Amino acid sequence: MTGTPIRVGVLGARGRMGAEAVRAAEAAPDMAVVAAVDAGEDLAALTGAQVVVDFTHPDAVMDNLRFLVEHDIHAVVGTTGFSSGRLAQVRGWLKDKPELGVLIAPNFALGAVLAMRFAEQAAKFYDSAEIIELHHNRKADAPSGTAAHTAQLIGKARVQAGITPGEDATTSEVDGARGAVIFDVRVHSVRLPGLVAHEEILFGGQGETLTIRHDSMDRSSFMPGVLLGVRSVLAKPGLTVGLENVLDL
Ligand SMILES: NC(=O)C1=CN([C@@H]2O[C@H](COP(=O)(O)OP(=O)(O)OC[C@H]3O[C@@H](n4cnc5c(N)ncnc54)[C@H](O)[C@@H]3O)[C@@H](O)[C@H]2O)C=CC1
Ligand SMILES: O=C(O)C1=N[C@H](C(=O)O)C[C@H](O)C1
Repeated sequence: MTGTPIRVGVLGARGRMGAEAVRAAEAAPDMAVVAAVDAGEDLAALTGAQVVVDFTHPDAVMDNLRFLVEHDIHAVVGTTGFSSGRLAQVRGWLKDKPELGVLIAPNFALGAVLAMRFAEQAAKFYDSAEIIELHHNRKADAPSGTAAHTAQLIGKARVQAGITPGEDATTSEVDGARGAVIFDVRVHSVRLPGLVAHEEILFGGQGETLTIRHDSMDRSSFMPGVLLGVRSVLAKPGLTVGLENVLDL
């Protein structure tokens, strides 16, 4: 490696993803981990970092981000739970920080990002789509951030193509049986031990279906995307949502 390594901090460093991120950044020749912080520890330890990676909890991530922006530290965020209101708040914090970058990605696995892009493309050709996301049973939020983002991409693509959601004759339903509705797309969540992170996007048309499926078998699947995020956020000021915008897909 030539040049000075990127000084990286990790928030949620003792969690499943945070611990993996610490290992990945330590192994990267162009990075040095300068702080690894978990719940209850002083955020001041992060002030020596150029970029901080956050894998914490939807209830904690906004306070963390506000601290990072206030201290001019770039952020790469994998934590889920970002509503449009939360994103607007982050954009507001960044208004007076023209050189600072925040990347929020609901999924850092390359295959998951591609699956979302493919689903966005398919949405122009099918008026019926449903999502099934499957995760380990230690996950706090449902539906997954990835599924919510996928539904949004499908919903927006449909609007752009002038497509209205297809017919659904359900008139009688046990509460929840048809899933949650996000951007007019039904999203179903499965939680089971043994799973890691999986998503199926199903499209139905005349006499055919199309299924796009992605499986993360191991949390290392997210790490190339996390490292790419760390490298790119330094040169990408403002708020970027989704790794697809870094990969230029
Ligand atoms: N974007 C992506 O590719 C991925 C995102 N995730 C998301 O990342 C988040 C974390 O997931 P896991 O690592 O599985 O959870 P986890 O529960 O294993 O780890 C979270 C860690 O954050 C710590 N923490 C909580 N509040 C904190 C605070 N205020 N400051 C510092 N640390 C704090 C906890 O003590 C814990 O060690 C979730 O929102 C999950 O959905 C998970 C996998 C991939
Ligand atoms: O909690 C997880 O594990 C994951 N969370 C993210 C999400 O909610 O989409 C990304 C991935 O699915 C794993």
